[in-house]
Amino acid sequence: MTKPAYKRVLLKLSGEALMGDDAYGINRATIERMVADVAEVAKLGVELAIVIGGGNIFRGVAPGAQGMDRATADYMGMLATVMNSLALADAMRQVGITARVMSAISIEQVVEPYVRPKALQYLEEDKIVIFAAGTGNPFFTTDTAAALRGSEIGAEIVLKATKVDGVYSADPNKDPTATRYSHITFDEAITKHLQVMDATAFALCRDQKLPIKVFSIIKPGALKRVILGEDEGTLVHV
Ligand SMILES: Nc1ncnc2c1ncn2[C@@H]1O[C@H](COP(=O)(O)OP(=O)(O)O)[C@@H](O)[C@H]1O
Ligand SMILES: O=c1ccn([C@@H]2O[C@H](COP(=O)(O)OP(=O)(O)O)[C@@H](O)[C@H]2O)c(=O)[nH]1
Repeated sequence: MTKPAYKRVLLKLSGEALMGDDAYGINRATIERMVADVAEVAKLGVELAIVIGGGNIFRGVAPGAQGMDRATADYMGMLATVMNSLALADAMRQVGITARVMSAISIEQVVEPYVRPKALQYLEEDKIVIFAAGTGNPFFTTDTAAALRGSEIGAEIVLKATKVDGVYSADPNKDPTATRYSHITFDEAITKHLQVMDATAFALCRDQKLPIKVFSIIKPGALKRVILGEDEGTLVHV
């Protein structure tokens, strides 16, 4: 049997990728495909915690939030991640996976609050934990939430599943001459201002010596290859 390279991982799923080819919201086929990928790696016995973004619904810095108080807009963004988390947990339930959503902001009628020992208990019971509402603070991102929760739960690595297949020398969606790194240090990524993740997330992972793997959420089988420790995406390391 193929053995996973990690015992416990923090998977960051792009909120924006949930739209699929739609202009907004949650595309059914896309979420089902993401869940199928997650189900495949959960079967390998790896403990999975997930942070999902909210960019498919609302982003604090989006044009739609122009003129708004930034903190208010960011709280709306965090609520968007709660919606995505509920949708993800429900899509998991439909295929027989047990997931628990824990929110960083208090919204108790909807989801249970984030309590670290409880999250650790769920992981030990092989339940998938979905961390909703980012860090619970405005001016942060769900990438930073992934770095924070990843550190808190003692994950061996943060896996950032996004629309590009790794870290490039420049934004590959804007610069066709950009080249992909197979690995890069945190300091290099920060000093070169590579925008694939925000500097806060990079700095936190660097200080905690928590590596990050950036890989494609679109490419079939990429998550499994990453979990099996195969050559896929870009490793960001100390
Ligand atoms: N140096 C870079 N390497 C790779 N992607 C980059 C880089 N600079 C900017 N990007 C952009 O960052 C995006 C991923 O970040 P983000 O928009 O936060 O996605 P997510 O929705 O996964 O959080 C990519 O789709 C890509 O267009
Ligand atoms: O700790 C956090 C996490 C998220 N957000 C808000 O939630 C939005 C959605 O998250 P993000 O942009 O990280 O999602 P993704 O890029 O994965 O779609 C952000 O733009 C912020 O407005 C926030 O304020 N604090």
